[in-house]
Amino acid sequence: MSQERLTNQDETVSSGENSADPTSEPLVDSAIEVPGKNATSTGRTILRAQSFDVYYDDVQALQDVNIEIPEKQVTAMIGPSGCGKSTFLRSINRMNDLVDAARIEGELLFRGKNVYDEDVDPVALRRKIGMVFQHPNPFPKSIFDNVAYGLRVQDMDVDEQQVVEESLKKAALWDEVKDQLDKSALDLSGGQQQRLCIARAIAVDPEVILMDEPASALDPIATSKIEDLIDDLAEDYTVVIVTHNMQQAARISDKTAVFLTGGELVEFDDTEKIFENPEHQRVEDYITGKFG
Ligand SMILES: Nc1ncnc2c1ncn2[C@@H]1O[C@H](COP(=O)(O)OP(=O)(O)OP(=O)(O)O)[C@@H](O)[C@H]1O
Repeated sequence: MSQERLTNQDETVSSGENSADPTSEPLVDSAIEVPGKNATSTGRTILRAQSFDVYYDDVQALQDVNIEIPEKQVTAMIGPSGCGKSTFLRSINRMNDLVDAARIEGELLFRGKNVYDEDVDPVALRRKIGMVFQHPNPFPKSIFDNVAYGLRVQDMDVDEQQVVEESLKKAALWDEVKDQLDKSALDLSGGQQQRLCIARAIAVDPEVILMDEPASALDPIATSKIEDLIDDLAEDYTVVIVTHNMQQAARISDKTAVFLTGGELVEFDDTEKIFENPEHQRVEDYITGKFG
């Protein structure tokens, strides 16, 4: 088993000595070869779903999902409305715990550890697997306090100034806000607010960033900045993104998962393969706009 421990005792997510350097963490998942576009790709699996089902009361939203998501790559989830993309994304860091009706079966492994094991603390898990939502949701606080928020809540022993600056730089926002860190985050544009939310997610040192249609509420220029940013983020993080925009998935992702009606993961492969030569007729029909 992995030495990773997501315990509810101390809200830490690793056994300690190797937490600072994810590449040194032992993996139980077998390596997979990923010839994706990112030079930083490690070829390792970081997230794995095995026979994973989600129900909302009696309605099955995901059925028998099996997938291996590669580390430090961008994986896109596409499919028609209601096919379970967001449900799968929210299952990865247990956001669905907040939905009373939700129930899961099967396993969802993060570095070989089932995130649904009893000893996993969801708060600690969400520090390692952060999330960015469709609509930017900064807190009504200053830019600085937004980015520092997670550090304070988690009582992280770090240099706040340094982490805030680094996070804003990684989120491609530093140059625009460095002289106004005390300004309210609510005064930023929508695109800036979304990059601020990405900086807030980065600040607590995650390994995975989940994004649920992060650009769908933004104009084309702001969308383009987010897309460029996602590409950069994959140098340091694993990104899993739900998008309704197939061109966006094709532009930014290394791997694409196609979910179809009924919560079935029909095909998962290199993005190029999915868009140019999918195995399944149903996927081709969806990609070419014949349905969905
Ligand atoms: N909180 C909930 N309670 C009950 N049913 C839900 C809940 N959230 C989602 N569902 C149902 O689960 C199924 C999958 O929904 P989900 O939002 O995951 O799909 P999606 O592919 O992300 O859709 P969209 O593209 O429209 O956002 C749908 O039938 C939806 O109605």
